Amino acid sequence: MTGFLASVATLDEMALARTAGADIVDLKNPAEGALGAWALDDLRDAAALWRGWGDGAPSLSATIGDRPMIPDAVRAAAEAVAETGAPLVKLGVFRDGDAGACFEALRPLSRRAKLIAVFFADQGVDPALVEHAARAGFHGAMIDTADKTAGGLRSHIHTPALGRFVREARALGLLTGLAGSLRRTDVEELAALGPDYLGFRGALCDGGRTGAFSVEAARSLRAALDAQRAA
Ligand SMILES: O=C[C@H](O)COP(=O)(O)O
Repeated sequence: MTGFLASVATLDEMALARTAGADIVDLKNPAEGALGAWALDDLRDAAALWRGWGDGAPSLSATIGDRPMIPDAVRAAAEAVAETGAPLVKLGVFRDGDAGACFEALRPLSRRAKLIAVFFADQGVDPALVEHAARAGFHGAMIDTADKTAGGLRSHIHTPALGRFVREARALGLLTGLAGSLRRTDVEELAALGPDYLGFRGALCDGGRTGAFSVEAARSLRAALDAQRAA
């Protein structure tokens, strides 16, 4: 059963995503890149709101920002986000720098926070790095796109290769996700690959990913995912 990750830019959008039935509410500032980060004070407010939702609430993830792969900087940013109370912390595996060294630097944090390595379809996904993330204690791995102007997930990686990623990451014990300018029309084929969740931002907004969150669009994606579950 494939879940629904909805990226949100404000506390109001967070509540709308919950209303629309998101399984993971993903705190992200789309105006600052693929994994643009919320300010730490705002993350604390969001984590407090989320705790108040209680049992049965969607899960909560937060991004650390688009950062070069410098181990100390990535570790410090991930620790700061984890300390705000967001249970899932997403960090990008960018092509620059040493991703493996970053994973090692994050090993201690992976014991107290659920870290998600976000690989980028338009920068290449190295299976050895997926395996390294699992060995370093990461909770999950997903594929997204870094450059939101250069095509969606499926223009960079064919469906069979996405299926291979899902199977191999799951075999390593990782939670798996797919994203990257996905639309409602992508849901059937991608959900059939069995990822734990599909992630959306642009498709949830009026006027592109930095536009206003549309609860109707989010409900429509929720319905599309539910239809897959029922099939
Ligand atoms: O984590 C998922 C992303 O926020 C997806 O954003 P996008 O649909 O605009 O590519």
